[in-house]
Amino acid sequence: MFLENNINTTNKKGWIEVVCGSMFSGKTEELIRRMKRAQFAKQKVEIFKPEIDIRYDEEKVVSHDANEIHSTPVPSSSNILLLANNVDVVGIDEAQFFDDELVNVCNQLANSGVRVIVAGLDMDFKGKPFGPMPKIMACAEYVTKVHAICMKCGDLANHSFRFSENEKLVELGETEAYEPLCRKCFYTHSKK
Ligand SMILES: Nc1ncnc2c1ncn2[C@@H]1O[C@H](COP(=O)(O)OP(=O)(O)O)[C@@H](O)[C@H]1O
Ligand SMILES: Cc1cn([C@H]2C[C@H](O)[C@@H](COP(=O)(O)O)O2)c(=O)[nH]c1=O
Ligand SMILES: [Zn+2]
Repeated sequence: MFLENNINTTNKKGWIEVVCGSMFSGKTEELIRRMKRAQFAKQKVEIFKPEIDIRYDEEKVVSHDANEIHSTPVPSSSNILLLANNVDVVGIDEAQFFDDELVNVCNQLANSGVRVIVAGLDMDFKGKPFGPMPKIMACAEYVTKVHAICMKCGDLANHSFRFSENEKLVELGETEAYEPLCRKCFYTHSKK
């Protein structure tokens, strides 16, 4: 379990944390857990998500288990800088959907003393690095990879298998559209 650093309010020092993994691996739950602990510590928090992700709720980040926290949907990563005034902790969910500018946004926030927590898919349905995630992971102080359970064999899953043959990178969906699989099951089923 990730144990957070103390925020030193007199000598503000920021950093970047990443929570990554496949679908259903608990990224959103972990983001919500860290954000709620920061709220208990009376820190000022703001959570952002890309405007396109309105699967469960337009203004909340909601996990597959229905844990939720207030969030602000934004059209692009540059809006985060404009809206994150005077905050101690910034959370960003579904970061894979943002543009590459998100890397600069996270660095600028961290350099100005903000704790930045980024949650997102590290790989797309083809098993390729997804959007700005690899670059943010490279710049982050802390990277936590979480795992789902493989729906075929019960091992740890790191891939998100898409049922449909749609080749578009972005296709929102849940259990009707995707299942988490381990490496072996993912490549076995991808060949079929
Ligand atoms: N195959 C699976 N492996 C693990 N958790 C699963 C699986 N299928 C559904 N879940 C549920 O998904 C929850 C995680 O949801 P969430 O935090 O929204 O994941 P993520 O943001 O990584 O997609 C788990 O606590 C569990 O209840
Ligand atoms: C693999 C993959 C996923 N998506 C979509 C499907 C979901 O709407 C989100 C991921 O949500 P989660 O909180 O991580 O479960 O992303 C996509 O558009 N393209 C993909 O390749
Ligand atoms: Zn498997």
